[in-house]
Amino acid sequence: MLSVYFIAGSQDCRHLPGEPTENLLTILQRALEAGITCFQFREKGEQSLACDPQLKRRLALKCLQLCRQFQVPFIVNDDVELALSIQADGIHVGQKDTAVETILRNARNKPIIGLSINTLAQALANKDRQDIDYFGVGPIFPTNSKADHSPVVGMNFIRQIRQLGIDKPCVAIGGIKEESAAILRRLGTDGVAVISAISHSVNIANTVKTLAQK
Ligand SMILES: Cc1ncc(COP(=O)(O)OP(=O)(O)O)c(N)n1
Ligand SMILES: Cc1nc(C(=O)O)sc1CCOP(=O)(O)O
Ligand SMILES: [Mg+2]
Repeated sequence: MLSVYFIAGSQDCRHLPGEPTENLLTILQRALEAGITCFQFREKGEQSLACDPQLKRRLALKCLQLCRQFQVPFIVNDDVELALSIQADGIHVGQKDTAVETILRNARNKPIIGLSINTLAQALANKDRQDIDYFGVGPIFPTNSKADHSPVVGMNFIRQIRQLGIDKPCVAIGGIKEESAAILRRLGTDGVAVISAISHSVNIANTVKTLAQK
């Protein structure tokens, strides 16, 4: 599921002409056809629909429907209420977001849960938690897709996590382009999570194929 993990919201599609929500759906459709293995709906920031919960929900449902057609897991970023109300497959939370315990208390069925990791201490503290399905590890490189990102950790951080014996599934994130995916896999990541590598790609089929290469 983590191999090629695409994350996006309408704010990531504003560089294209036309309606950002329509552009998101077109890009997602192409990414699904190309073989992404997971999608995270991340409608976040000033340029997003975050301030309009109804529009956000409508867009989430359209993305969910597309993911279902391709049998690709649909994960919601941050918004636990939305995720549970539309029966998303999972939720991704950061260190400062809703606690995993709270998600589990409110969920009827156990959702896939992803947790962001930016330090070795965070990885060690959460490595044995059975309720957390994977770690999102980053930012590996500087990124323009997240305004308030944590300090860059670098590629070797993935190797360090594995050298500490942490075997939790990991997806590397932050500034990852086609040329770094295979290196990160060799260092021990199970997959790569990207926004701009796909949302800004001029050839999504080729990009997804390259990101998937071992
Ligand atoms: C797969 C994956 N990894 C990390 C993140 C970042 O989550 P978070 O730190 O909560 O930041 P926001 O994405 O909420 O701005 C992620 N979304 N997905
Ligand atoms: C959403 C997000 N989280 C990060 C983290 O390090 O936790 S980096 C990031 C943005 C990733 O976008 P791009 O692939 O365009 O760099
Ligand atoms: Mg978050």
